[in-house]
Amino acid sequence: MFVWAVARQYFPAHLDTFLTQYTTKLVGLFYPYVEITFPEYAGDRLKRSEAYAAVEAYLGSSCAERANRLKAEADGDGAGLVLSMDEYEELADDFGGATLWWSSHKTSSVAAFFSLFPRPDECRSYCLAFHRRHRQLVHTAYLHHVMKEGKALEVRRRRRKLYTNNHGYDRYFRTMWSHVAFEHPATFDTLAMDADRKREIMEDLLAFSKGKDFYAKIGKPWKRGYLLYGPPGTGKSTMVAAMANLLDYDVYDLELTAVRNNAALRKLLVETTSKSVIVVEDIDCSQQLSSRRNNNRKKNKKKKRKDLEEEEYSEDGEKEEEIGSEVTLSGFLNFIDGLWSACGGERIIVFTTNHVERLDPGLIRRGRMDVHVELSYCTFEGFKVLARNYLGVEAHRKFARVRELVGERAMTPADVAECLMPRSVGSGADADERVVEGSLARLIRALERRKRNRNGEESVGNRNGDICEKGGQRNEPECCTWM
Ligand SMILES: Nc1ncnc2c1ncn2[C@@H]1O[C@H](COP(=O)(O)OP(=O)(O)OP(=O)(O)O)[C@@H](O)[C@H]1O
Ligand SMILES: [Mg+2]
Repeated sequence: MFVWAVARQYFPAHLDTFLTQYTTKLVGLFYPYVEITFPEYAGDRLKRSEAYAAVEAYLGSSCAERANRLKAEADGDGAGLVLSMDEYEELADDFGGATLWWSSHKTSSVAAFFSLFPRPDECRSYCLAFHRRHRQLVHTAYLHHVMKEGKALEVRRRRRKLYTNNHGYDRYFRTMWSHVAFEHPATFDTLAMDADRKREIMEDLLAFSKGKDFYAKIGKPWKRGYLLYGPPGTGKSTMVAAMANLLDYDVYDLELTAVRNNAALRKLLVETTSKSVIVVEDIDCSQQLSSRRNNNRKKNKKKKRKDLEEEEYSEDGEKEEEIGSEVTLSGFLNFIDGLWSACGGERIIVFTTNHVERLDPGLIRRGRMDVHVELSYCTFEGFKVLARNYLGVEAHRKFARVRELVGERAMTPADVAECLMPRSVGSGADADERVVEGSLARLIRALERRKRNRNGEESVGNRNGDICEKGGQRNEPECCTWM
């Protein structure tokens, strides 16, 4: 096969086509079997084929007892293993009185052998072979059965993931996202914020997730933008996790500064799966960096183009990192709501920022960022949520004093939460009461101290409930804990 593949390269194109056509016809006369191939990356190769994934899941379920060589992976909750067919393995399946044969294959691009920078360009596929007389059965029933069963298995085994984009550039169009299991425990229940606003956001998210037909009817891609803004420690990242947990979505944490250019950004977008939250944290910082780099680029445009050509084949991302991001604002706007943004559907795009005023108005206009959510300093209502989470109390005689102080002092939920964190683990009702008393007293002390230190600077509570001023005059620095 290899010799044939190499020899074919030296045939003129029209001769190669001619030979292939007639060989296929000749084989067809004597070979009564039909073959259907399911490549992992079909067509444009930008995105993993859904049909391939469904076949993989389907065969995985039936190969455990029959195949000799299997691959194993941890399953959805990590408690068990998922088996799938190993490469070059074969399996027979019976359906409606017919026997059908599946085989798995892996091919390497011939071009890669002759590259100055050889890299394996592997392409996996499954092949289904069956007798001609079963053609009708396969087309009308079997393929539908495989897709349905396979997709159902995929959903059952699904383990939510937290993705991040890699530095570097893959000229073979392989995935530029790497992932770990998404295990953030935040929910809207544990989020300290105004109850009505919280309900509104939850309703909006749930309506979005059920809105496929509605979005199709109004001619809009099925996606929704959220802008979360507010000072550090007010729960923006926590809310992203709560959103993903509410909707059971994956999270893509997009590091814009690691994206090489607009084309790479587009590829990243196409690689994201539906039912996902794509988040760009601290969007104001990303933009600054990209505009700074764009200015540099203008100065050194010629040199950089040469560098880019040389680095394109780099195996590790390090050199590419030096070149920096060339993502432009218009490229990024295209990412959010250009033609490409509609691929895949059912996606929430979230930007978080501490400085909403620094953002380009075009970036956050309604329609792009549909919902703007301000997360701010802790209110009494927010405090009650945190007291319930951290101390398990709904009411306490010290709450009255907290109510007096908390509204007028700018303390973030992160600071309040830090004060409420129980310092000792005891047992029995007395110990519990002591922990609650201690934590509330610490919070009250911190709030009162904040009154005396009103110089408008942001503050962080330490383990003793005291306040450390960030970047300004600090009290009792030896007891500060920065985490
Ligand atoms: N509104 C909130 N409700 C519950 N916990 C919160 C809230 N805000 C902050 N916290 C607590 O403070 C910690 C820091 O919050 P988070 O990382 O979400 O803040 P942030 O707004 O994203 O900050 P930054 O702007 O620095 O990224 C969280 O781990 C969480 O425990
Ligand atoms: Mg954050």
